[in-house]
Amino acid sequence: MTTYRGYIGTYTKGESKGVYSFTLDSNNYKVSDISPVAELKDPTYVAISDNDEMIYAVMKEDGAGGISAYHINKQTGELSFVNKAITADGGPCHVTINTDQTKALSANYHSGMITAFTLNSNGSIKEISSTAQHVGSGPNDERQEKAHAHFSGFTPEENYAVAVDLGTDEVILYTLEQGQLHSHYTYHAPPGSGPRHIAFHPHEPYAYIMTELSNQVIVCHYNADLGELRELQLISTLPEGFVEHSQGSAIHLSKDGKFVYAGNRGNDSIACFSVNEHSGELELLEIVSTEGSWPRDFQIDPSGSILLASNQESSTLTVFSRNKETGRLTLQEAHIDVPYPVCVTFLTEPI
Ligand SMILES: O=C1O[C@H](COP(=O)(O)O)[C@@H](O)[C@H](O)[C@H]1O
Repeated sequence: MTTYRGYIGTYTKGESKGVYSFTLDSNNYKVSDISPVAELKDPTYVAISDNDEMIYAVMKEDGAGGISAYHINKQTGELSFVNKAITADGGPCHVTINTDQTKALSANYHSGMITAFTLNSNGSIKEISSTAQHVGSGPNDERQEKAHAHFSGFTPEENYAVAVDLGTDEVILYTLEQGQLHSHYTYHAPPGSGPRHIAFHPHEPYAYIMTELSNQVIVCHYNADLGELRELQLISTLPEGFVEHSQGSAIHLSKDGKFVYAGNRGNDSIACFSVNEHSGELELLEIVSTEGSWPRDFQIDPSGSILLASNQESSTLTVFSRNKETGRLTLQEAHIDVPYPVCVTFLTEPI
């Protein structure tokens, strides 16, 4: 039996207390031991350091917000609070750590601001080193009246910080030297598409942007030398003929780069695509229901054989087995109760 430990970020409305830990038996597709391990307000997104030592959670606090750092006890799953940094603009919606655990980035949907943090060698947050305020708007008056930064991360070689803005239809690449964010390049997505998240191919020069408003994946060529994106393909994540309301959510690739998975909130499904190894372009394989409401995010487990989805509005997790050869998903268990789950993430090593 191979057991992995994972963490769930939640909205602390209803019964939710904050961050939850769980275990996953990857041979039997079984999620167990779900328990609250950090009490804080709305830790919707969490990021684990590559050495599995630290977890960073976005959070809100007295009308403000920022990120909190915790040390992970890998055996028990317990978290010990280390410290926190309060940003100038309230609670962010996304956080990422770089691979050598020296920097963190957060994105704030409500203010449209990206914040860069420096980290100490023991994983504690040293300081806020820089901020970048997005400006602009898009043609969708309700959702794009101003900038709405939704994602912050790093390009694969980590030469650039990358931010995705739903409000301005932009993906912005920043240099981040001596802790300072400087805008380097902006990719303009189709007006009104509302880009939300981005995922890079693990070893080929391709990037996949999930749009929330047009429910599409934008396939781009990523030129790491220049730090630029070039659009190659737009492909819908919804079933043909689906006309009801739906909003794109998260996007992830399999570790081998052969498959892309994208979430649909409203259609409440995961769209599975195969990646053309020569062009990076996508072909739809299938769209599978999560049997839950509003799959805000999902994650492939470290074994690659399970995809776990977090359905925010039904307060459930869904377990799919994943065929590593075909990329296809098979429902194993739905209706695993967790209050308002937003994201799920795993420690890389089994316990
Ligand atoms: O995907 C979404 O994200 C935004 C930002 O999250 P928040 O926790 O900072 O509010 C959210 O407002 C929006 O409802 C949701 O669809």
